[in-house]
Amino acid sequence: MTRTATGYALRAEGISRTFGSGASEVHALVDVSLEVAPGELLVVRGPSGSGKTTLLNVLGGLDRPSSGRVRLDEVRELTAMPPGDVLAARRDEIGYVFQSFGLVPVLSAAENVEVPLRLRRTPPAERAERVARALDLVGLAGHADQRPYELSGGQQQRVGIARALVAEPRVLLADEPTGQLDSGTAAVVMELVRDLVHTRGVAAVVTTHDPDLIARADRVLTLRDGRVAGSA
Ligand SMILES: Nc1ncnc2c1ncn2[C@@H]1O[C@H](COP(=O)(O)OP(=O)(O)OP(=O)(O)O)[C@@H](O)[C@H]1O
Repeated sequence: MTRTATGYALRAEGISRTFGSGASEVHALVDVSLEVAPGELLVVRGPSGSGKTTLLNVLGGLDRPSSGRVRLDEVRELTAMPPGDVLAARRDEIGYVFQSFGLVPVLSAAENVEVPLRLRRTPPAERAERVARALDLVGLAGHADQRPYELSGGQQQRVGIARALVAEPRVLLADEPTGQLDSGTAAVVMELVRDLVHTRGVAAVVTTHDPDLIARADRVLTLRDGRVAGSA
């Protein structure tokens, strides 16, 4: 993975997101700025309702901010792109890991991992090779044909991580990826995320309440009531 000339893989500049209006107005994010570099694991922590999910949605182009910008590099501003280009950027440059794994129950582990490659119309032979490599990377080479219900929670999340990384995105976004795992399994999954981020040069933004996960971050950003309350 090459470093961009600008040094960041994703940058948020003064992001605010307001839901509703009048008496029911909610300021979910207020003037949030951050930057994440290739090969860096940024953990966003904060109490429930502090804006973590809203921030990830905005960073990943699933939601548009009320004001502020998200940049992929000096030239490309995600928040200024037409919807078709946002979709393409999400497909080609951003991998997602979900708290509840988000696997398709009727598909095997390999078929789940293959989904982003099908969306990108990767040729079948290359798909098979990349899927095998991604499963190997997360330690599930022997589980390719198993369905999600035949796997433990930790294994399911490792499938989720393989799926997020199989298309070699520049950016990995994960919303409470260990939220449904016991603490031992969470630590294993987190260590895997950290290793992959560092070895593959992916820029990762991960939200969590989990102290174990926070301890493994390169940098921590704390949100409180939608504002950056601190970074370390
Ligand atoms: N679509 C929406 N419409 C109205 N309010 C919303 C919407 N999405 C989020 N909010 C509000 O924005 C605030 C931030 O929510 P968000 O889900 O981003 O917090 P969070 O830190 O991810 O919380 P949790 O840790 O519980 O997932 C909350 O007050 C929430 O109720």
